[in-house]
Amino acid sequence: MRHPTADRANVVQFDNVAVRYGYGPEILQDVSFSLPAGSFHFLTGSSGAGKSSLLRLMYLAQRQSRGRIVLFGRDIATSRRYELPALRRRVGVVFQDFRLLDHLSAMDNVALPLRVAGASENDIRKFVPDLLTWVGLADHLHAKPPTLSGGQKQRVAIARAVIGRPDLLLADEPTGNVDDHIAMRLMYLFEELNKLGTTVMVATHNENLVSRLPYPQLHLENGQMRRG
Ligand SMILES: Nc1ncnc2c1ncn2[C@@H]1O[C@H](COP(=O)(O)OP(=O)(O)OP(=O)(O)O)[C@@H](O)[C@H]1O
Repeated sequence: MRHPTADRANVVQFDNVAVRYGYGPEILQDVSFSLPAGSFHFLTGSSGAGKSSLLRLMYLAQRQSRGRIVLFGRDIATSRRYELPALRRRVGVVFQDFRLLDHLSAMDNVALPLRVAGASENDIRKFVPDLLTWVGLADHLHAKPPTLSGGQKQRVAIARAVIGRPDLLLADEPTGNVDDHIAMRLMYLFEELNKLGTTVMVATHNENLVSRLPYPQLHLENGQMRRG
């Protein structure tokens, strides 16, 4: 899934980006930052500061109201509509509300990105159980999401986001439902992925994580971004 342009320059670039919902006020204003290829950043800010909105811009679920967003070297606003799904497939997302498919087992949820990418069933049987075991779900491979706890669902969601080794991983409060020990283990997974070249951004309120790991912080406050 690795793409040559992901190894160069910035994977994400925002120039004076603003977001508003409907006719409401701008909840993000003049946000400018870049994520160099292979970087790891935390995104912090109080509840309602706009972290999820910023991530949504990056996985193309939300349009900016002004400013320029360049993703994998492509200006989103001037890209053709048919070009966007290919960009989106290069982004792994851990959603705050998980968004698992309830009728599929943990295994099949995690296998989804591999199936979409055309992986063989052999590879799926080889890699998916290993990853689910690594995140502590060896006993729940065949469980469906409604039978899992919040923390277990979160780990399935994380496994699904990382299994295809995306060029960019965006995680929205990925440790909100697990204890500190599991949180550090999940962060280790993100670090391993980052070492393989994935650019990572983790939005979190967890100050313990932010202070224990040596990554720069982008902080949202009053609709503006500053470096921590
Ligand atoms: N779909 C929407 N329609 C209208 N307003 C929205 C919508 N989504 C978010 N907002 C508003 O935008 C602001 C930022 O919300 P957002 O979810 O991005 O913040 P956040 O920093 O991720 O918060 P949290 O940490 O609580 O998840 C909030 O004031 C929120 O009410």
